Amino acid sequence: MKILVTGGLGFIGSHTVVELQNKGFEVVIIDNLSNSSINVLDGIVAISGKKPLFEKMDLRDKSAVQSFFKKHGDIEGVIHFAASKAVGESVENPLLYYENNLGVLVYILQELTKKDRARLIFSSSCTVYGQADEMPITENAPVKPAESPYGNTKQIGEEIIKDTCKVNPSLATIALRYFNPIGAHPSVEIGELPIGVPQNLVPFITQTGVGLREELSVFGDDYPTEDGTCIRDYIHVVDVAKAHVVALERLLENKNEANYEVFNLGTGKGSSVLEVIHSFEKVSGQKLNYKIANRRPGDVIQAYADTQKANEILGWKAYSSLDEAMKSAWDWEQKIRA
Ligand SMILES: NC(=O)c1ccc[n+]([C@@H]2O[C@H](COP(=O)([O-])OP(=O)(O)OC[C@H]3O[C@@H](n4cnc5c(N)ncnc54)[C@H](O)[C@@H]3O)[C@@H](O)[C@H]2O)c1
Ligand SMILES: O=c1ccn([C@@H]2O[C@H](COP(=O)(O)OP(=O)(O)O[C@H]3O[C@H](CO)[C@H](O)[C@H](O)[C@H]3O)[C@@H](O)[C@H]2O)c(=O)[nH]1
Repeated sequence: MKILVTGGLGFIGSHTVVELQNKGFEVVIIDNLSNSSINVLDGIVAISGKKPLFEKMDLRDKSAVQSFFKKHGDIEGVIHFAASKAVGESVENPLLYYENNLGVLVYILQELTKKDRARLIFSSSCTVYGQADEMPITENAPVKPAESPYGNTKQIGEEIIKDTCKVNPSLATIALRYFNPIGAHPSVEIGELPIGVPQNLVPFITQTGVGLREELSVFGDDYPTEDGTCIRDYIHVVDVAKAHVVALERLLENKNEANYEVFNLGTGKGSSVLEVIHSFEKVSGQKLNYKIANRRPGDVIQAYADTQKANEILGWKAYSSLDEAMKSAWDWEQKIRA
């Protein structure tokens, strides 16, 4: 069964391609390498022993997208990861984000709605909840006004899919709202490859640990949490990847209850920034150089998932602990800097 994975050489996409191939799916990747490297293909082959088909293409090229679907008429499902994801950059260049994250989604949906039967998994984010009023966050929590154009693209992306599904019963979709994916494949053949200075906590920690950055700034220790630092739900990327396979199988087996469904992907456990640092220190056996800095504008105090819906309906749960995820992130960082 042939599955298209857009952004399949990126962080979450590459781990998902491995899980798909392990389950016997035939994978075609589209990626323009704007935030990834062609070498990721070798990592995928090293783990799964299979080379996915790869097309280097910019999905903003509508006619290329049309030709691709014409050529690959036998695609049974699409997992759409390709997007731009830097919150700060989205504030600087909103149109890039609206074009890449929403224009492309429209092109893909236009092709999928031409088919007799089509399935789509969409990468959404817990950012849609903003600062939720209650923890843990269920899928029924209200969507809050977005803090950034990036956040907006995830909300509008969900709306575009929902509206399209209403009038296209042949289209079945699932939006997965990721909390904070971290870590790397335990084989350390693939992992996260941030370009430039990492904006996210875990790659900043591992790059500091390896000596690439001098010091981590902890953005605020005066939040109303136990140790004063923000709380997030850090989930191992392999657990996230496996959820995509399960969600896709649900659609392929027509087990979905509606043609637009939403699931949280998290562990259900919140960890503070200091807890993440301590986990790093434990698994790496070294002290991390960090200082307390000002709060970062736009940060929510806490966000962790209620995972009951994914547990019960998808029959999926996250298995890896924070320490396991941090260990894999650290192993990966050491490998790529060696
Ligand atoms: N990583 C996170 O913390 C996180 C959290 C919530 C949601 N998401 C979403 O999950 C998805 C995947 O995230 P990721 O962390 O793997 O990001 P990533 O940047 O590592 O992967 C995205 C991939 O898409 C490719 N791409 C981007 N624009 C493209 C285009 N126009 N044409 C072809 N390829 C294109 C990039 O080259 C990259 O390989 C994104 O939609 C992101 O917004 C990520
Ligand atoms: O150098 C750093 C980087 C981060 N943090 C803190 O670490 C926590 C996690 O920050 P990340 O940037 O790793 O993750 P966020 O939860 O802020 O953001 C992630 O989740 C968001 C949804 O909430 C969006 O989806 C976004 O794209 C994605 O990166 C936050 O409290 C942040 O203030 C630091 O203290 N120092």
